[in-house]
Amino acid sequence: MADRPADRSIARAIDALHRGWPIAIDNVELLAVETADEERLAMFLDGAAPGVVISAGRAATLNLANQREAADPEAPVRIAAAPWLDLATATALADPQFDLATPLKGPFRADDNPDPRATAAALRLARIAGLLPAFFVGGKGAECAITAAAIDRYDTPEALRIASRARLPTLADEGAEIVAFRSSAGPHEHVALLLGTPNGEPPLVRLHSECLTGDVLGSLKCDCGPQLQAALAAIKAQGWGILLYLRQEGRGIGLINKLRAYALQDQGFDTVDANTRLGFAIDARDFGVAARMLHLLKQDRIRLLTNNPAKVASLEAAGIVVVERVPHHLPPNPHNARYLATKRDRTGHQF
Ligand SMILES: Nc1nc2c(ncn2[C@@H]2O[C@H](COP(=O)(O)OP(=O)(O)OP(=O)(O)O)[C@@H](O)[C@H]2O)c(=O)[nH]1
Ligand SMILES: [Zn+2]
Repeated sequence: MADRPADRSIARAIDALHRGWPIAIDNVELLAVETADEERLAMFLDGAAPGVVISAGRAATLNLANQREAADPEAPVRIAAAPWLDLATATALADPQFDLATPLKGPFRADDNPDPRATAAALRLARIAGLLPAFFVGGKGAECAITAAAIDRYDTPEALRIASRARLPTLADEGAEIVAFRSSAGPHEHVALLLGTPNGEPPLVRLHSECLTGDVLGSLKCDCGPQLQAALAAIKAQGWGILLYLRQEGRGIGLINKLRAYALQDQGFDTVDANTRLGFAIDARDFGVAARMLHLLKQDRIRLLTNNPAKVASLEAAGIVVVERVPHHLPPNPHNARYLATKRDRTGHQF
């Protein structure tokens, strides 16, 4: 099987996961818990007892992480096969929204995980597919076979190209230009909006991660909508600059998983703990894509509008010189005050 960026195997595997079909990664057969149904699970197991793989963060939430001597504390955890580990039980293992309402039964035992690389790749693929990171293992009948290496190469920034550019009069700047990007390695159509007129100075740049709820629906739970509008105005006021609109909804876990995180926030968990309880990294974004877009726009020296030092570090690691970090803080409202405080206290944002 070819592992080139344009390889279709990962796209096929994502489609299989969405439709509830088993896949194989490096010959380890897996069925996503979220999209499995009784019939597909029975076919997959064919009489065998199921095991379930979950993330280290999810296992810690369920108090299952301490049962194993893992060399790597981030390694996926495999819950030992048991005949009573059925779809409903696995769903409770996978989905934290039921944690408070239905305390887990068990006893669960964390087995030695014989396939740490393949199962870690499976959890990454679940995030890419926007699914809960949890899989049945120990069955057969995979619909498609892929490699962990191919998952690592999925959506690599190097494959991004400029696909189209056009004049786009906007409220912030009637002379703005929009540039759209496309990649043979992934599905996302990232966009740059160029405002004002280049004047020889490094452009003021904003990396904006997609937030459907904040950008479009006027959500007050986050600061994304006001930050987006304020960034456009600030860039224009500076004379010139670029807004990168990155298709990284929910800090990279996708819209549906972000809404699951919101449901957990309704139960009292903050934005950091909600991601961990779901089994994801606190921030799953990779800003290498933004660096690639700036390279393609021939802007390797910038001023960056952000409160997040991780964005600066990530761009610099990818060869962009950030000559200045420009703070981008907006007044809180009663619905996002805790979210903003969590960013300040737990994720290193500088306000
Ligand atoms: N997983 C998750 N994502 C969220 C939540 N609230 C907002 N987001 C996402 O967070 C991203 C917005 O982050 P940004 O404003 O780009 O970046 P930042 O890391 O806060 O840094 P700044 O540049 O300082 O604003 C968007 O993709 C939102 O969808 C949440 O509670 N959970
Ligand atoms: Zn938002």
